[in-house]
Amino acid sequence: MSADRINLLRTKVFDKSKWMQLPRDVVIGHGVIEQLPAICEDLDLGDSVLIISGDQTKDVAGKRVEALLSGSYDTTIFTTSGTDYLDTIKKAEAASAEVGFVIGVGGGRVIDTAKIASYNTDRHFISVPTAASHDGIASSRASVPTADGNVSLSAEPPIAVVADTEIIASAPHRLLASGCADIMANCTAVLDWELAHRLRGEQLSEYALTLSRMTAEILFKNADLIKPHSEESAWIVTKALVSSGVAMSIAGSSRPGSGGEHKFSHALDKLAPGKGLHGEKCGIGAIITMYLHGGDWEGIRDSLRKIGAPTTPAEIGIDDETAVEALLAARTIRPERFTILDMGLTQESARELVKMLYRE
Ligand SMILES: NC(=O)C1=CN([C@@H]2O[C@H](COP(=O)(O)OP(=O)(O)OC[C@H]3O[C@@H](n4cnc5c(N)ncnc54)[C@H](OP(=O)(O)O)[C@@H]3O)[C@@H](O)[C@H]2O)C=CC1
Ligand SMILES: O=C(CO)COP(=O)(O)O
Ligand SMILES: [Zn+2]
Repeated sequence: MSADRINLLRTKVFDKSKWMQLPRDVVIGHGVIEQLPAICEDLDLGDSVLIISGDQTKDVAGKRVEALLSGSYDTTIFTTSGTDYLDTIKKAEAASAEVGFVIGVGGGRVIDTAKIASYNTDRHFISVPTAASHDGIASSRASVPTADGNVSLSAEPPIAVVADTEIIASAPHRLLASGCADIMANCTAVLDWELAHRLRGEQLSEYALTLSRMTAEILFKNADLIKPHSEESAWIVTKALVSSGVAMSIAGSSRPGSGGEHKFSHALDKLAPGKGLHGEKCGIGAIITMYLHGGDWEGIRDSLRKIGAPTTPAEIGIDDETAVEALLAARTIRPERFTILDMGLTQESARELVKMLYRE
């Protein structure tokens, strides 16, 4: 049989394809921000760079990045001030179109802004997290609130991640604890994914699912080691965040790291804007969704407590009735993403759950 004929048969039998975009360089450790010039030179991305940073993170690291690169590149700093997130993204996009590449220096919002701006202008993007507060630092997804609810968007995966544990360990501990909660919530996200697979035939990626679950398990095992302002803690959590981001990139969606607990968190973004950090809300949500899955919800609650993350809505200034409303509204956010919260929760049962599981 000719090679052409064999190839034809192969195409007929197996016509699946997948494009996974993963970071090329991941540099984590003490003082690694100083290596940015060498990393940029090695990647050869152009002569001009847009540094996207936040109001606070500009002083924490954004200006340092500019100082490190200004000798070799035309540098511009873009600050993500203001409350209109979508408008900020649009402005960042316009600035990104003027440069060779983009660096995001900050927390989750800054990194997502840089990721979206670079994706829409076809620029490479380097992720420089100043806090280990979310698992978007290495992923190819961005999570954006809109008037119709939160959306998960395809975005530019970082070509490099440069995570300086000295900077990350100096950030307020609340941010690190929130990042831990975001990862611990993977254990319920994957249960929701399996549920959707069994009930709805949703496609599973065994690799993405296993990596996501394993990352959460490692963090549960090491919860005792997570201490405020410790570089070892920053190291453990940052590696977990990268691993969780890679799981999402393998899946090509945020499914491995986002289930009902995330939909609860996104509902709270709308119902109680400005209250609590992303990961904190996901951790609180995971207590309820794990209870509904029949799993070890007390284990999640106790691990969150150990690392200093909140375990009740009250701790982030949210009253019980709003939490009940968020549990019910969760199913209206990305309704195509089936989770345990779609399995017949009522106002009465939501009230009971909130009363029973969120006791101080
Ligand atoms: N793409 C993805 O897959 C994911 C995306 N996300 C998204 O990320 C966002 C949440 O990220 P999160 O980091 O919790 O929140 P923010 O990005 O809103 O950051 C919270 C605050 O922490 C500040 N901050 C960050 N680093 C430091 C530091 N070293 N020292 C002092 N202050 C610091 C920020 O300052 P500044 O004012 O400078 O910004 C900001 O005021 C949400 O928008 C969420 O949707 C979350 C998970 C995954
Ligand atoms: O936060 C995320 C993973 O931790 C991304 O999730 P969403 O797709 O729900 O925004
Ligand atoms: Zn998350």
